[in-house]
Amino acid sequence: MNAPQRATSEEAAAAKGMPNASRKYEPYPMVGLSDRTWPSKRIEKAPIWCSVDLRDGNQALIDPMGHDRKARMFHLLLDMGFREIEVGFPSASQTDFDFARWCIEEGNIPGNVDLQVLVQCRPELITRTFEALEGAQTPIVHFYNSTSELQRRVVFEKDVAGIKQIATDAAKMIADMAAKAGGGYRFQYSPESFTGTELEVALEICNAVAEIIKPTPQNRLIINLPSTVEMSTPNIYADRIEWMCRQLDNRDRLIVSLHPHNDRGTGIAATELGLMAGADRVEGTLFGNGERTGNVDIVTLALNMYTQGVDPELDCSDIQRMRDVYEYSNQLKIAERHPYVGELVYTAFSGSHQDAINKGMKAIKVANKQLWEVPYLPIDPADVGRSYEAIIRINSQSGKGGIAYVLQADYGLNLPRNLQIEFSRDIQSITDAEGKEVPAKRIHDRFLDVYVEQPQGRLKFVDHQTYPDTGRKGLRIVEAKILDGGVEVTISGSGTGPIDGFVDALSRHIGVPLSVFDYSEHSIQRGSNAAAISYMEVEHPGGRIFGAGINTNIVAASLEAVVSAANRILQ
Ligand SMILES: CC(=O)SCCNC(=O)CCNC(=O)[C@H](O)C(C)(C)COP(=O)(O)OP(=O)(O)OC[C@H]1O[C@@H](n2cnc3c(N)ncnc32)[C@H](O)[C@@H]1OP(=O)(O)O
Ligand SMILES: CC(C)C(=O)C(=O)O
Ligand SMILES: [Mg+2]
Repeated sequence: MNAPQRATSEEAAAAKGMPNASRKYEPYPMVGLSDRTWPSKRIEKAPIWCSVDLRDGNQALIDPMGHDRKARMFHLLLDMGFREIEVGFPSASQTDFDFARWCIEEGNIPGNVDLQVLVQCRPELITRTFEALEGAQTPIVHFYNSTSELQRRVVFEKDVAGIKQIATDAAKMIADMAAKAGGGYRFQYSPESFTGTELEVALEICNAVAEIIKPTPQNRLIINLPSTVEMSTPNIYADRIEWMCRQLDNRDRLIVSLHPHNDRGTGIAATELGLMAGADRVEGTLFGNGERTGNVDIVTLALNMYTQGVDPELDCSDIQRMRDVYEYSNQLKIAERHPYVGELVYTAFSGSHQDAINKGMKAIKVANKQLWEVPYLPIDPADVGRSYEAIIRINSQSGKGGIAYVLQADYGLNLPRNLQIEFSRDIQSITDAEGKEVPAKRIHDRFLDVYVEQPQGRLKFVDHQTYPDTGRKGLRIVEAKILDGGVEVTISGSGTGPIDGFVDALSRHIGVPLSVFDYSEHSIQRGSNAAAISYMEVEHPGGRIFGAGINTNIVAASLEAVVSAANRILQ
């Protein structure tokens, strides 16, 4: 009775988990390139950028873009400085056809911008594509067919010669149609699924296409080597690019282009290494929209270059607009942690990060140099139009430095160090109790509540006057009006100055000996209504405690600060 039951549970256990990896998947082949040069290179100039948002990005959307969404993206791409923009696949849909016509007829395309369109190596589609391009200035006809071993076998059921024939037939047709149209065309060929294609096969087909197109150094053929599906570590992609760059015929008549996707999450790395390996051009999309996990993110690539001191030749200074257009046109959301643009990427919650950022920012101000060096911030948020305001946000992971930064940056309050320590305990008890972020305004309100306004405070400063203490040389009498529980009382004391005399008067009134341990003040507003804030660290038999006062009169601000400390002692 028991045996069959045990077998069943063993089967169930065996069915759990992922299938055996080595039986299900094969490692990607290495490239025999022992003298590779790319590892010791660096990216020193921007590549030719081509945006494929309106084509590869668009073909991956739940609801492809209509005219308005395409036009808004197109204008952004022009404003950012793209010189090559793939506007669609005009033979695939009327929307794409009409959009290409609109770009040509009404798009006000600057003279240095070339439109690019994609087409499969199929005669009827090529004919339609040329119709879509009539009247365009130096458009790029981008034709492709898959050359991968797997697709040759299971999709096209053709050998290498057959697949090469698809490409060369299309190349002939395109070259003829362009010549008949009077020239002025540029050409791009993609051995689609290059990453699934044996290098020798990709090379043979690309060379055969180039032989037909007959590129010149003035009108170079773009050979686009896509990682249609990202299948390997980025170093292998780079090896393949270096291998192709070395082997392709007439390299000086070619522009070698990368078109990475991001299936393994290493599209950026693959592109960067591919550029080091000799590529001249990159196709990608803003923030990486595109098939499956997306195309490579051009904005991240550009800003990676920028933060290495290389001009990316793309204007990313208004990243919020770029984000808005991305979200409108693609109807997708940007993740909070997305490089350079995510909601949280210029934010630090943890105390030690906040402290270091705060100190880094101060050091930059003091040094008065342009060079950016702030810990934890690889880019100055202002360079992409983001503000410092969001750099530091407060939750239970934050420390005194963050709270001090927020009060300083947003409200101009420079809390002395001991007050930072004292007040951060108060805020920490709130963040711990609520388990949530505390916004800057609430921190400021809490500061005013605890130290300045003190709605529950027993005492309130009203007014004061001083006159010489005739009995004791060098001392002054201070006579002050205060409210105690709402009742006005006059208190008096004597000291070396108004603060000293007031502390004496108040000590007598509340019956607790007080003395000033430390004191600082600064102005918090400019102009005629300038106010000052005074921070008073007061010693009493139980320890030390802070008070603060804000007043247009600096002496009054200090006396208010003493009252504030006294109220906190009485509490
Ligand atoms: C990797 C990429 O991103 S490539 C770009 C892909 N883009 C898109 O798919 C979006 C736009 N495409 C479309 O709207 C359509 O697929 C079209 C208009 C191009 C073609 O539509 P259809 O003729 O209905 O074919 P379908 O979509 O089923 O595509 C498969 C056919 O194309 C053929 N094909 C696929 N790629 C190529 C190519 N590069 N060259 C020639 N033929 C090709 C296939 O062999 C298959 O042919 P079959 O029907 O004879 O078996
Ligand atoms: C059309 C080609 C270049 C493509 O989008 C890809 O291979 O990913
Ligand atoms: Mg693609």
